[in-house]
Amino acid sequence: MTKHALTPPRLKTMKQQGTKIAMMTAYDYPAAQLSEEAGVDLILVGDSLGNVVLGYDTTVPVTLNDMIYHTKSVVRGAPNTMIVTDMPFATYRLTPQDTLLNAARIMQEGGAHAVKMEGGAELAEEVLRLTSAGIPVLGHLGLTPQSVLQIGGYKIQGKVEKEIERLLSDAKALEEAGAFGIVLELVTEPIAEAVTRSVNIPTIGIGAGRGCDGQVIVYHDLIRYGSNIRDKRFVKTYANVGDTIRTAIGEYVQDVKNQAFPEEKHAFPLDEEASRFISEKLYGGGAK
Ligand SMILES: Nc1nc(=O)c2c([nH]1)NC[C@@H]1CN(c3ccc(C(=O)N[C@@H](CCC(=O)O)C(=O)O)cc3)CN21
Ligand SMILES: CC(C)C(=O)C(=O)O
Ligand SMILES: [Mg+2]
Repeated sequence: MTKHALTPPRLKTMKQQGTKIAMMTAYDYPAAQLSEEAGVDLILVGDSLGNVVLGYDTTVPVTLNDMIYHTKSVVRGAPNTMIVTDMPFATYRLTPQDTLLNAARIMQEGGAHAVKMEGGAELAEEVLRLTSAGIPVLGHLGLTPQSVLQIGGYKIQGKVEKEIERLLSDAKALEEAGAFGIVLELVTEPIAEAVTRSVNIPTIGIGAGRGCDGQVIVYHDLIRYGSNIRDKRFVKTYANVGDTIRTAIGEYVQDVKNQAFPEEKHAFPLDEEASRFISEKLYGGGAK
């Protein structure tokens, strides 16, 4: 069995009991370690790693192999936490068989405990196929960044009647297909709350307000890790490690130039006998 206590049924209980779910993205071993130590309920190996770790403009270039590589390091860092990995662009919405094989690689090679897919009712058949094969699936509605080139920007969802009805019916379809939860991204607060009330599985919001059953946030946003982390309304910044790291590296560079580093305490001395040998051999016995 799993070493982590959190399972899809337990997440449903948390919703029923009103215990909020704290999810965090992580993309590597140290971030996973620190997240587990800090008491995160659930880790998401998000394809946002394309933006914050790999430097792409969108999540579109991220591959299945990228996701598996990062998942492996996260699993090693957080052995006692439930880990969900994003299925990246165009590795699902294929035939249900192909989707199943791709999800299986994330589980078997990567070691994830669940996968996440962006989309609603149109994914119901694939979600059903995965869940009936034992692969827990987390849904993702609202803004779906893998479709940003089609949508034309990172726009707030759930503003007009048609979108609202679609969100509610998509959430229902995902629940019926067996999804264990739904991420709601950039959805107006009242609509995210309405979706949350309309299903029995937990919703995990990002930019979806206070009414969701849990929250997820991108690691690099939370701690401002990187030099181009843009201010986003829905992000609360808890630390500024970008500034801390830049300052530290700058001081190191200056210390090397000024010969302030390394100092005697950073160097390894020789015992006296060997010192005599080397000074005679190299310096003709003159130098000490
Ligand atoms: N660093 C990072 N954080 C994220 O939350 C994130 C990623 N990358 N990459 C993948 C997706 C893309 N996401 C995004 C990207 C941009 C906005 C954005 O520009 N939001 C603005 C204005 C939105 C609007 O008014 O239409 C904001 O102020 O929140 C939001 C979500 C969320 N995900
Ligand atoms: C923003 C979250 C929900 C995500 O999909 C990601 O980090 O890739
Ligand atoms: Mg994602």
